[in-house]
Amino acid sequence: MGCGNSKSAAISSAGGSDSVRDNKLKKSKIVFVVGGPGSGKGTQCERIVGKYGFTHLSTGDLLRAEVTSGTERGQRLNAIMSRGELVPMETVLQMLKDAMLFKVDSAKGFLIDGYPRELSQAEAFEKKIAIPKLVLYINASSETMMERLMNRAKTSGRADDKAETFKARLQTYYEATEPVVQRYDSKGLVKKISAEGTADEVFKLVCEALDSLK
Ligand SMILES: Nc1ncnc2c1ncn2[C@H]1C[C@H](O)[C@@H](COP(=O)(O)OP(=O)(O)OP(=O)(O)O)O1
Ligand SMILES: Nc1ncnc2c1ncn2[C@H]1C[C@H](O)[C@@H](COP(=O)(O)O)O1
Ligand SMILES: [Mg+2]
Repeated sequence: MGCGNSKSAAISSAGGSDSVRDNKLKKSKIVFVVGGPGSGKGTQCERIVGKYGFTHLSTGDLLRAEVTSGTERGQRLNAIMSRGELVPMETVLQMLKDAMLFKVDSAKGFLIDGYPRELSQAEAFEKKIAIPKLVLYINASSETMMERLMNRAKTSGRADDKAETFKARLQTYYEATEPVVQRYDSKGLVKKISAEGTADEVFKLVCEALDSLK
């Protein structure tokens, strides 16, 4: 119930008690967008927002905003991300929940990009927020991901877009995140999208998957 900082005050003042807002979140349409580094999650999310009007929340973007704000916590997060490792779940889940609560009144649905990245994150999200309606699995080969990351690194300015980190990020993805896909596949929630084609080709497949969502 804490309103001890300006962010939680802003969330609470947006309407309704904490439990009412938690209930709204529970009922919202949530799509997880999962895939390896550089597979094209952000690219597809941007297009989905344009066509379907969902609210896009990227945990990587939320974390980078914290880094940019220059806090001590941001500096610690930056060091972890620059090594290609995952940041502690408690930090990322709280940031994500705050961002979802902030938008819950206006969101037609949520596209959660980059979360969950490990099984414990999936379990915690389901317990504390909601069960997702769909998991979009953006699937590209490691060669394709590497090539896209190397291209993006020329202009992105991201601290983790450097050759030394790519391998670690891919390894983290295969070890920690692929089990998440298996978990949701066994529940019939996964739509696997081949991300090898052009962004337009991939988007067509994404639309087919989203149109099946009622
Ligand atoms: N289908 C595609 N064909 C060619 N290039 C693509 C395609 N989709 C995305 N890209 C480009 C855009 C970027 O420069 C780069 C990575 O895409 P991006 O959407 O940023 O990946 P991502 O969000 O999955 O990566 P990360 O997990 O590192 O944030 O590849
Ligand atoms: N869900 C997450 N859990 C832990 N760490 C995360 C999460 N989302 C992002 N991060 C960290 C680790 C990633 O390598 C960087 C960049 O994320 P990206 O989705 O590639 O922009 O942030
Ligand atoms: Mg991204």
